Amino acid sequence: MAENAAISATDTSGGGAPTPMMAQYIEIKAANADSLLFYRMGDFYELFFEDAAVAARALGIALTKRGKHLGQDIPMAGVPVVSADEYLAKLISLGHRVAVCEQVEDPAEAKKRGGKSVVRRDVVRLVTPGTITEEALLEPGRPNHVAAMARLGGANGAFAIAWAELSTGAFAVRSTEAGRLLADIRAIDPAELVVGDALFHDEALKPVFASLGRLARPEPASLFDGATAEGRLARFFDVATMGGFGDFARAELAAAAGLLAYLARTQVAARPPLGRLARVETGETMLIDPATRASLELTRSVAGRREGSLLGAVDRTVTGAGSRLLAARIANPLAKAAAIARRHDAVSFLLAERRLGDALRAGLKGLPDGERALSRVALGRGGPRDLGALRTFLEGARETAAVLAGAEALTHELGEAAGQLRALPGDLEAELSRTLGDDLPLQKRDGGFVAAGAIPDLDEARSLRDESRRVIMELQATYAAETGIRSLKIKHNNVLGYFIEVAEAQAGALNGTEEARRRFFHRQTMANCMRFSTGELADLESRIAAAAATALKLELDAFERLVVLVCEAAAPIRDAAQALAVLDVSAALADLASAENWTRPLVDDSLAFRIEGGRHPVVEAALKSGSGDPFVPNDCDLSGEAGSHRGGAIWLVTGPNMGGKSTFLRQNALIAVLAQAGSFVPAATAHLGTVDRLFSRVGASDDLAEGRSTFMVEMVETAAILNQAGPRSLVILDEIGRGTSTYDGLSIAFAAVEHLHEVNRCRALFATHFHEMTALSARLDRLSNATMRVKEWQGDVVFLHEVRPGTADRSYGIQVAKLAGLPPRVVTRARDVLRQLERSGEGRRAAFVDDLPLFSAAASRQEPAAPAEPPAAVEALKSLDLDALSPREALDALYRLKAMT
Ligand SMILES: Nc1ncnc2c1ncn2[C@@H]1O[C@H](COP(=O)(O)OP(=O)(O)OP(=O)(O)O)[C@@H](O)[C@H]1O
Repeated sequence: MAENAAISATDTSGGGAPTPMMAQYIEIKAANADSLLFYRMGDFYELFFEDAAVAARALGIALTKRGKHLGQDIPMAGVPVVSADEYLAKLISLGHRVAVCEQVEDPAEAKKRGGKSVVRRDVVRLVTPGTITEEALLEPGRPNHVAAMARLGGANGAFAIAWAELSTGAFAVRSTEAGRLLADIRAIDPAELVVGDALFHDEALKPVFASLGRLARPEPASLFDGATAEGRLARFFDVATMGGFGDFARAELAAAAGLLAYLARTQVAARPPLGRLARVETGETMLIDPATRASLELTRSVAGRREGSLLGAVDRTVTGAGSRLLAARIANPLAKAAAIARRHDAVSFLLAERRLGDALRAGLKGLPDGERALSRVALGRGGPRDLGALRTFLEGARETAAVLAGAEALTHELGEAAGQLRALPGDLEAELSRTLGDDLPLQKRDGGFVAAGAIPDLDEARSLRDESRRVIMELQATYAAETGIRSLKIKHNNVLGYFIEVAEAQAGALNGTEEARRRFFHRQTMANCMRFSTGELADLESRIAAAAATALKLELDAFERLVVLVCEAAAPIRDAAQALAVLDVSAALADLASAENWTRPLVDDSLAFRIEGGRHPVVEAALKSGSGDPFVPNDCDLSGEAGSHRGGAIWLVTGPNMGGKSTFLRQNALIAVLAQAGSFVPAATAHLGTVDRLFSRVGASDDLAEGRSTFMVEMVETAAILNQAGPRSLVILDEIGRGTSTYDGLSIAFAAVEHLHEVNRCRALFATHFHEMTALSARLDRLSNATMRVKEWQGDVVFLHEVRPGTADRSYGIQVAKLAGLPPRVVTRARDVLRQLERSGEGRRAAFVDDLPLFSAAASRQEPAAPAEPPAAVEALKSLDLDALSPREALDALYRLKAMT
């Protein structure tokens, strides 16, 4: 209260020095200029000046004013501490950073320094998109990564990216190159990427940072200092050298140390709880370029949601950690056959042992998020419920280990998971169970979370407190009898503590006589009642307060003891959480495979790509829940010849609009992603040689933010594919060359297919509306034509969605346009134009289009007129022999022609 007064008591006459509190605010704000400052005042976080305006706009809260600074009103907005999480979530999702500034001393301490002293405050944490840990701010099934990028050795130096998940403790690093920076960053999908400021402003990387937008932010280059990086990491992990963790490149150490320094900055006092630094080898995972990732909608639909994405269609996990692991696997499919087979083995095993899989899922369902609770506890942000969550988590882990113990011959992955579960220290679970009660408060300061019987001293303090409360109730009865006031009550509030309350009219019994006044002393007069106390009551009160303080202190001590135990067991808890996630994912994929009739793909080092009866998992699911139409399965074979180095095959797919070309193309890419992510696939059989890079160009949209038109985007993406695809790549190209004139487009498409066949030699699917291209199959021996079957029925087209060898004879674009509801006169007119085009022959098509009268002039007719005869003037002109004419005859001819028009 006194503090609020200090703000409003600012010099209101205008100008003058700020109050001590404003001076403190201004100093802290200056040190955190790029964040909104949440300045703690009592039960509120207050924002001032520009921050207040920004927050009021973003959060829809009231903008008020408080006091003056330099003669101007100080704008202010505030959020209650109890609901701060919600507001934080909103601000973070809008891209803000928030510095949380708390009171770091007791107001009583400040008072001791003198009446005008301000309570000491400090920023205790920077809340940024990548460093949130609160359950309310995180999505259970989505990893929340913070990443850092470093380059060592100047412009042509080596790049590395480190990333961590503060909420789970995952910490990893990989090397990368300028050409694949964006692909690798998108694969990690960070919520925030920090970069040394010099690198951030490097001209050559401008497109990368432009594409990342506000995801990337500069930090002082000193965070990434290569010379001290290894030492800083070793100190953090408390080891002599980082060699024991892996063979790290120098840039990798710099990126990891930079990330650590950034985390230390955002967490201020708390030590970021990170697990061992893992190194991801280039080549371990399939490289998926950013455009492909976005267009295939692997973990997010184009609209940015999980629904409609591949992940949304296949995720049957029952825990948040399982869902995050599945998301990470789909976002980063493996590229090594042996590692992929290990995942398939686990799914096969659980598919064969359905009862085991079901038991695992039943046990995992509803288990709390152990790794996220652990991280909050380790960061000093945990409450009793986090400890309770860990207790339940450890119980679940033990029971899961018991379920697995009954199984024979577990596969490699499942066996490893079982081992990690067995390695959990049993005494921690026992200690948590023994100490914690059942009904846990959110905040430790509320007390009441330690179980009765766990700590004898606590039981004693509690019974003293409870006994005293009972005595107070007895006192109330005694006083009521003594004074004859039946409505006399003993109440409690935070200002007075315990007091006796009687109606004003009856107060005479307590203050009417000298004797009464000696016993009952007056405390407060309210509108209708009076409040009194007695020596006994004050005595009891201090006993209760002392007992309550003792009880709370004992509980807080117990809390800290448990926190220490939990932190000591952080590594095995984290491993166990990963193990449960692996079990969840494997059992979920087995469940999916069985329910949807998916099959185990054979993935090896060949150049095969042979899929029989393949389906598109998202479209199939949509059909099932929508029209109920069955999905038509289709084969695809792009296999390169075994043992030859000639490369993979290309299918050129033609067919009508809406025939299912895009679906077919995408389903084959998705089958490759699923197979290499370790899942079974929606097909009757599938044999794939590992795909090391996946490229897909399907559909395009303007990238106006980067100032590129649709056609430009299409060409940039096509260029990336033709420049980068290799013999192990899988390339999906849908309607290249659509965004420009017919001949330009056709020429580009032609040349692109030739390049894929002759230079890239990759396995590829190429869908096109240019039927002229099908002739290429005669020249390119690994190119085959495929088409989508349709049936014509009473002038309409029926799509069969069946892929068969051969070429489409026409596009059926007009029939599709009719289905789409184009006005009948437009359809009729289009048919007319098409007929003329077809009649006029391929070679003259362009000229003919140019000669056509404008649509607006012709469209006024409902039915098209019959094609006109050539005008007589033209016939006459044709018959003239110009070389045989004299100038005079030429002039006459001109007059004749003029008269004919
Ligand atoms: N194999 C299939 N079985 C059943 N329905 C399918 C199949 N393939 C596609 N469809 C249905 O047809 C619709 C159109 O498919 P798709 O977008 O792949 O056609 P397209 O040939 O690429 O069309 P366009 O050339 O206009 O882009 C899909 O949304 C889906 O509902």
